Amino acid sequence: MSDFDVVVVGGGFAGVTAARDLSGAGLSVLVLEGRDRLGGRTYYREFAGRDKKLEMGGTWVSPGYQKYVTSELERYGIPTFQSPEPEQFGWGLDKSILRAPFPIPAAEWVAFERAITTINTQAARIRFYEEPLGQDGLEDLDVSFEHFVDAMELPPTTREFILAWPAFYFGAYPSRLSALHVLSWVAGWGNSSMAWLTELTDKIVDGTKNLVDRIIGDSDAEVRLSTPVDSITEGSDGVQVTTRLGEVFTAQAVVVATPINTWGSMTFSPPLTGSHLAMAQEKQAGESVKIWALVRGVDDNFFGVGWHTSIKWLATEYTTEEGSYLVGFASAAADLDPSDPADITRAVQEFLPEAEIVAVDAHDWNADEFSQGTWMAYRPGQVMAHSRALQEPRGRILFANSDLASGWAGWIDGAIESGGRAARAAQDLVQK
Ligand SMILES: Cc1cc2nc3c(=O)[nH]c(=O)nc-3n(C[C@H](O)[C@H](O)[C@H](O)COP(=O)(O)OP(=O)(O)OC[C@H]3O[C@@H](n4cnc5c(N)ncnc54)[C@H](O)[C@@H]3O)c2cc1C
Repeated sequence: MSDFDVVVVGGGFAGVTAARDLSGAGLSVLVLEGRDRLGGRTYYREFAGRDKKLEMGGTWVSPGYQKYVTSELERYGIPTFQSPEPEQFGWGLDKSILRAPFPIPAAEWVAFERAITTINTQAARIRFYEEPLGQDGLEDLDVSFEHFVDAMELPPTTREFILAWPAFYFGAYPSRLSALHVLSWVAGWGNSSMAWLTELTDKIVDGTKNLVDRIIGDSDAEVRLSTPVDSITEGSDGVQVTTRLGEVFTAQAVVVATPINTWGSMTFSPPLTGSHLAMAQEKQAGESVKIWALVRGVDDNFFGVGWHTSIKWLATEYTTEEGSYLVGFASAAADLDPSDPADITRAVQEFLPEAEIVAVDAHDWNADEFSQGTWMAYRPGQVMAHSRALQEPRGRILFANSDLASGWAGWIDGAIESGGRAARAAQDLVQK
């Protein structure tokens, strides 16, 4: 007799979705979460020393295009609100900052159009949401995005413009990033590169925590916080989950809802094999650095994108009496130290030399043992080699997280997709 029908390891969006669905199917569920809070790579909290609540992790959703998160928001009647419209621009291309709405010089417009058309046409080959991304016939796209872009032989500003977007959207440099994964997000936005630039403006009212709380509150699952799992051992009639403090729980099935980059920190017995082992070792490439800065002297809503800059995207998110809250993303831990206010000040002032930095804040996801990186960024070759097999169960162990979603891999939407899939598989296993 097991303690629970299913143990869910990890209480991010994938874990809480799986727990809710399993509990709703009448199964007994225990969620073991390493941190002292649910939500994982989403983290809605007050900016240091202020009462302004901000998202330190996952934030934006795209209701018209992301069906899983949209359906959860509708289910719980949670509205979204918009990021502000940009009023002034800064483009860190060609080794300078251009303060103009559109950075591509007229001499490059035809090349720019060709690049956008090529990206959209290649993205249209992807059967988005229908099955894992490693689909037959897409092998030629699982090369580095930089290689894919360079094959188009673009003029310099267009090239940097195209490279800069995935650099911040994925938190990885395009040389370390699969073009197929990049193109999948274009596919998700209806094969429109330009939608990629304009359609991501919705934020969840009262934060991502609002939705996490509603999902888990809608279940009878037992939740234990501050309970990191150390090992998962599969036997012939069940699974044993041992916490770092030595507590042991037995279950008919386990949903491992932890990030791929942390799999190597748990002991699996029998050990992980195949794609699960390969990804645990190679890891995914996402190492974004997200920062917040409270600034004065930037009165109109700013929007900046750069290729040579430390921060690849910088934007005004909120305006208060004390100043504006700017959010920024860098592509690599080496480019920006989120724990160093002077480094954040330097990076913000690359775009906005006139900005007076009042205070800064960030969560260091790369140093956090429960994430060890940011959101999914498949390396070149990883999609075709692993994306299908990652979704496969291994005996009584099901894997769920945004990293291995079929559609929006790397997004809250992908986490919800994946949690639902794992719950259905775990239910089948337990009820066999
Ligand atoms: C800075 C940043 C910005 C982002 N921006 C966006 C955005 O704008 N829009 C968007 O849709 N997505 C965004 N994302 C991505 C999105 O947040 C994630 O894809 C999604 O939240 C992942 O959910 P998950 O459940 O798959 O994994 P996680 O949220 O990582 O959940 C996994 C859980 O497992 C726990 N865990 C790990 N190891 C153990 C262990 N040994 N024992 C027990 N528990 C453990 C973790 O603490 C965590 O709670 C962003 C992410 C980051 C970091």
